[in-house]
Order: sequence, then structure tokens, then C-alpha cells
Amino acid sequence: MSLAETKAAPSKEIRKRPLVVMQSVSKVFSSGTIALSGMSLTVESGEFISLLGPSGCGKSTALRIIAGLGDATSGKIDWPSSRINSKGLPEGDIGFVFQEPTLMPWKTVFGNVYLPLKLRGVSKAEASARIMEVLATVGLEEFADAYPRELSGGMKMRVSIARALVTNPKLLLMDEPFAALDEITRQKLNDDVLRLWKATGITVIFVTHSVFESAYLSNRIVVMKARPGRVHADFPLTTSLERDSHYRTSEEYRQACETASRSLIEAIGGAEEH
Ligand SMILES: Nc1ncnc2c1ncn2[C@@H]1O[C@H](COP(=O)(O)OP(=O)(O)OP(=O)(O)O)[C@@H](O)[C@H]1O
Repeated sequence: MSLAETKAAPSKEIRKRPLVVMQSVSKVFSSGTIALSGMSLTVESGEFISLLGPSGCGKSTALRIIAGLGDATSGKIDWPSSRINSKGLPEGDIGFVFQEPTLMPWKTVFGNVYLPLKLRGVSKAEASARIMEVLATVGLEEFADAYPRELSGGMKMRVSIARALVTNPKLLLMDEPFAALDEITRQKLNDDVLRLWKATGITVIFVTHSVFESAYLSNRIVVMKARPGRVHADFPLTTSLERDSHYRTSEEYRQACETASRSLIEAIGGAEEH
């Protein structure tokens, strides 16, 4: 397995099927909170989607339902281009990165990244090359024997990303992964995620509160609205520029931030009318 594995490009006549389709998904918690109401979203392979929205609009709930970590009250999730396993999830796995790195403090970096493979019954010896490969892609190959307490916040988050990628998933779900990090570390990790996305062709759904982060990273922004959680706007973000430090100071980036910001303000304004 290689992170840089590329799939043969489909012929132009064959219409690519979406990776995941949320069809009118609603979620009502036992407390009565309507976290999501009729959310529909079609995710194409290779997209980098940001779910942007105010606190409580159901971003995490949507991500958790896609990952099979929670059930929808109604509606359904389809995986049109994947074989489905007995849990109703696509074969080939989904990588999930939480807001906290959620590492086991008693395990080394290597041991933490090994966990998803261990759970699949892969021996340490068999897993070793893959673990070192994925650690290299996040710049941590020198830290395989370190313990989480020896790492900075950004490094811990890189371990968490490596753990999510070790099974070579088609879909990477990231729930506000960099919200707790300082701005410089956050920018570095944004660049790392973009590099991984480009190198692997993986599909990413990235939850964030940050207009700037969503405008920097994504090629599509889905803005959500609260009470009840639903899609407010869904627009592509295309640029001919490389997303790097020059992009951050470009007019295109400024315009992308303005578009996302205006949409978010509308979404919040709409929520406040209730
Ligand atoms: N397990 C739960 N039980 C009851 N209510 C819940 C539960 N999880 C989330 N909620 C409620 O559902 C709504 C949506 O929550 P969710 O965490 O999905 O929003 P969010 O957009 O990710 O928010 P944030 O950006 O603050 O993380 C909120 O009102 C929240 O309080």
C-alpha cells in the first residue's frame, strides 16, 4: 500500500459515481434536539469539502453519521462506488481525525499508528513498513519511538492524521482538527493536509468554524445553518494558483474568504431569526 497510490483514470465515457451521498438525513437526539433536518450532500471522489458553520449547526453530527459513529433518525447514506460491509460502511475504511489527537499515552507513536491495523489482525512485523511510510508522510519518521508526552500539540495531531491514513482510506473525515493549535502550527498542518490530499487523491470532508481555513483548503464549501442543522449554501472554490503562502496574500483568496464569510453571516443571521 502506498499513500501515493493512484488509481487509473476512468475513461471519459464512464460517468464517475459519487463516493458518498447523504439523502435527506435527519437526526433527533433523545433530548429532543433536532441536530440535522433533511441534510442532503453528494460527495464526489477526490473533493476537498469544508463543512463551515456556526456552533451547534450539526457539522460533527453529520460527520459522525457518515462515519457510521452514529445513526440517522431518518434518511440514508449511500456509497455508490464502494462495496459495502456488514456494518453498512464502505470496504476500504474511513479515516477519522478528531479535534483532540486522542492518542494512547502509554503507547509510542509507532504503537498508536499501529492500532487500526492491529484491530484488523495485521501483525506488527507486517504493519511496520506501512507505519514508517505513513509516519514519513507526516514528517515524523524520527519519532516512531517517542511517547505522546514528548510531542508538541502539532506533532500529536500529525500522529493522529497518520493513524487515520494508515489503512489507506478513500475518505478522510476531519472534525475541527486544528482548532486548538496556534496559528503558525495550524497553517503548517493545513499545508501538510493539502500536500497529502494532492499526493493521494483522497477525498476529504473537513469541519471548521474558520472562514480563512475553509477558503484556503477546500475546492468546495458547504455552509450549514443551525436550529435545525441543514445546508445553507454549497459552492465550489476554484483557483489556478498553488495554495501556498502566496495564495494567502492573493486577491483570489481574499475573494474566497469574502464569499465564504458573507454566506456564513447569512447562515448565522437566519439562525438568529428563530
Ligand atoms: N449526544 C448528543 N445528545 C444530545 N444533543 C446532542 C448530542 N450531540 C450533539 N447534540 C446537539 O446537536 C446539535 C448539533 O451538534 P453538533 O456537535 O453536531 O454541532 P457542531 O456544528 O459540530 O457544533 P460545534 O461547532 O460547536 O462542534 C447541538 O445543539 C448539540 O448540542
